[in-house]
Amino acid sequence: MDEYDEMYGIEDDFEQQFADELEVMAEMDREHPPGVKVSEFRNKKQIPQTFEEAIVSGDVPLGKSVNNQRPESISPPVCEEEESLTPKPKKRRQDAVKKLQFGVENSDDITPPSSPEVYDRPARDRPEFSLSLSPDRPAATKITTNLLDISGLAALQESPRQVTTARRHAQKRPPAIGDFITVTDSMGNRVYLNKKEDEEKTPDPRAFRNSLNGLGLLAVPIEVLKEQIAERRHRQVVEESQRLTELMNSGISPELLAEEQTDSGVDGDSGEDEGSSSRLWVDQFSPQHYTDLLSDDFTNRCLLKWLKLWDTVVFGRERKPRSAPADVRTNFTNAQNQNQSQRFKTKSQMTEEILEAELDQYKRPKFKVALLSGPPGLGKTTLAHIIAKHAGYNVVEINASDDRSAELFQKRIDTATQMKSVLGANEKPNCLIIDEIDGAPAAAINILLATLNRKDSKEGEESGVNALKKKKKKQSVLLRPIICICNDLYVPALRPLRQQAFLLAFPQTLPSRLAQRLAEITRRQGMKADTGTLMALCEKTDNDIRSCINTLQFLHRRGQKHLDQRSVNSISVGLKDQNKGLFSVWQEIFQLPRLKRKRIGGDPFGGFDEAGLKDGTQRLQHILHLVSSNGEHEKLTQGLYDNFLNMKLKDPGMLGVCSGLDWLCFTDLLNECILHGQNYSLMRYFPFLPAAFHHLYAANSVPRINYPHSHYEAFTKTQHTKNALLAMLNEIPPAVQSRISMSCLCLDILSLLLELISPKLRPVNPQLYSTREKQQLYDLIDTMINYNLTYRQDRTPEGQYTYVLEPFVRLQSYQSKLSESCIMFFYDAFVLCIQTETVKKDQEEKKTEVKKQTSRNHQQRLENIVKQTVVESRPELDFFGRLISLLFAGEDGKGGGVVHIGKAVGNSDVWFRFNEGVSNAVRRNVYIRELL
Ligand SMILES: Nc1ncnc2c1ncn2[C@@H]1O[C@H](COP(=O)(O)OP(=O)(O)OP(=O)(O)O)[C@@H](O)[C@H]1O
Repeated sequence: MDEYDEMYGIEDDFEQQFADELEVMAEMDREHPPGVKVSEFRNKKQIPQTFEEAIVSGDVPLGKSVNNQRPESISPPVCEEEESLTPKPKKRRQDAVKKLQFGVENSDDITPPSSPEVYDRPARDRPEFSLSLSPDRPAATKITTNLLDISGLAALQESPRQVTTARRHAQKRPPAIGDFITVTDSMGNRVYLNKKEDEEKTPDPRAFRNSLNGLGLLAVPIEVLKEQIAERRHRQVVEESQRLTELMNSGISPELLAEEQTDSGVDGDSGEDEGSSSRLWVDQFSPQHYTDLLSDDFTNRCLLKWLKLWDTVVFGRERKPRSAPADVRTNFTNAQNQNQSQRFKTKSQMTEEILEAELDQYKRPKFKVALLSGPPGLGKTTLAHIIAKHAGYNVVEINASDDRSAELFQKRIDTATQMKSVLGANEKPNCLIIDEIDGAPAAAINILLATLNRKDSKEGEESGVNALKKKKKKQSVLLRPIICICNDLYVPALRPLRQQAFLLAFPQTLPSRLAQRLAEITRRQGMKADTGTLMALCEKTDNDIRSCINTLQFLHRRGQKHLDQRSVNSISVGLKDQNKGLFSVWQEIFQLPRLKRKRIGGDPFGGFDEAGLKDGTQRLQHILHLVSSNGEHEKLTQGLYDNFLNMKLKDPGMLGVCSGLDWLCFTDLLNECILHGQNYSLMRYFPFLPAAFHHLYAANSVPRINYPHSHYEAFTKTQHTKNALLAMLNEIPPAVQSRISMSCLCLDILSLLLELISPKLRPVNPQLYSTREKQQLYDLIDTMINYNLTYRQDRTPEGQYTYVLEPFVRLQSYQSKLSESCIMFFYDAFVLCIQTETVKKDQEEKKTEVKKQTSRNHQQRLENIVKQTVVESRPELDFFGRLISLLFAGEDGKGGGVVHIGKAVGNSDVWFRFNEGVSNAVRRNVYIRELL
């Protein structure tokens, strides 16, 4: 039992347990008496090493490694005893010492290093570690290396003092208390090292190990950090792609887009700051909540109310029974008042009424689609998005201008209205927003209407539609709200949709609200701009939010941090979206701009003297710009032509009117020149006509503008007349036709033809005509036949029968010349002439000749007329039914000739015609004797 055991009174079987080891150690002690220093002993025992060997020795038993692995570098033994064991040459050992003395000059040794590759390595490449092989020669043996000493020997072999300390710690027996480490050297000596408890100073890294057995040196695990970075990158890419899509949708030119892309560094190289600086402010400051909206509250509320009507069918929430409005609740004293209030409803009242209406059988609102309309850039799309989100929907947006094919449109509508996202946060019912619906083709609108009017398939089953058809049409009734957005509500394709949609016209944004928002944006971006300047910007852009914000960003990027009215007035950006309708353009042409009140802090450079000139030039520029951006020159010119004479002019000399007509002629010639020569570069002069009209006719009063119809009317009339003339020309006998052309007919013949066929005939019975008159009549008939003129009996709306002259009736301008009575007289005369038997034979022959010349059609028509009008000749009977005969005195005075009345027409002085029926209008008793 040694001191240790004595001290602690511990008895153990250590002696027995480690008998072999103790025996060996005793032997060793015998060989080396205790007077020999440990260092000497070590010197003798230790085998000198080369540098490489020293490194290798960290893991492998020294003697073995040297012998087995590096035979060529074996060092000579230091003493004879060792020599027998490990035959290492002495010189080599010196070499090794030299090699280990990095940087230490040894004047004795001039042997160059055998391996320059090893020794000449730069200091930073040299390995560093501390390994004391010989305490006697620390300088020669101290090696600096980076390698970790894992054996634990280094601590023991540092210095004599350290060695002593180490020996204190290294015990030959395992310590009774505390943890220890067993170390066995190459010679088989085993020692036990006390383990010192110093966790407090250097915490055990194992304590930080995480679930993946990694060292938890980071506050946040590396996997989480990686995920965060990946997520951030993904977010950036998504944001960037959204921004680019919006840019492309808003119609920015590809060059600008490319510039933007390079600026914003889409590839992700750029930093976050750079990304945010290149981001469009319209996106950056895009409203996120209902309260951020700039549109008027009534519109916002109406859309929200309409969307809330869908709650019953979409979310299954029952609609609250609404209390009757106050005006309805109060009993009206008389029915008249009620009727009046029904008759005169404001627009907002009507809108409210629609929103109060009952739901349909599927519990959907009456109007299945809301149609938002208004000028661009007022925030319609933004409003729809925010309201839909606010009402708990997942917004699905499609652009009708992009998805123009009908099938694609159908697919998109079905996908959005019938499917539901099953992933993540979007597990909400969809609300479909169709943007730019005014750009959709009619087929797409029809598909939308068919979707709105779909009936439940169950109804089909009930009504006995066959199963095959049902399978084909497996479409269900629409159960999701659809919001459509357009700029122009009056596009023809939208007409059917307008009747089935809840219409919401988007009013202009209030300039004060917009200016307030702009002030907020400028403040946040470090720009200085007073309210007057911002109001001027709003006015310039027609309260277009997008234009205003984009203009501010444009100026900011140009380095303009302080904004004044002058710079706002001078820039020509922000006007891109201005495309006014025809009526507003006409109005601006015929109306002088209102005098603007000078704002506080307004343009100080707009001097009084300059004002008139500047105003005129500005007005001219404004009209030129307005007309150029509108582009509908033809319609615009027609409007000017139709309306300019209605303007209030102080022009007693009519000089302005003449000047205007000159301008119109000039434009007409210009147009002709462009169309004939296809010289479209001349189109640049079109806008000068409206500018000239503005200077000639603009007044302060609001003009009443009518839509121009005269051109269309004139055009259709011309077409009609041309057709009539062509028909007339084709029916004229070829002998005559060969001598007349269309222009000759129009200019020379037709204008005189009515005079020709209006001979001055007395309005008496043709029987009474003189020979000259009769001849005139026959000539008239000839002319009419040759020029294919005829009388057609027409019935007026009042039920009267009239005769119209064909084809003059179609050439309306000529028709008025003929009085109805005259026509009737001619017609009667014409018929009677054909009937009469007293017409001379030669005349009859002539007539038949002429008839032969006429076309068959015409002949047939005439024959029909004659057939209808010829009175059948019947024998005249007296009151008692006896045949009567009248004696007429002959012209020659011979008298006694008996003729039937019917045959006597034309030969007697007296004749009568019996009209059937009775009239009480004029009654007079006439005796037979008076007639005789
Ligand atoms: N209250 C607001 N504050 C800031 N920016 C807004 C606001 N409202 C709209 N904007 C921005 O104005 C831009 C135009 O809005 P939006 O696209 O909704 O207009 P729009 O009337 O639908 O135009 P268009 O008819 O051209 O589609 C958007 O980029 C939007 O971010």
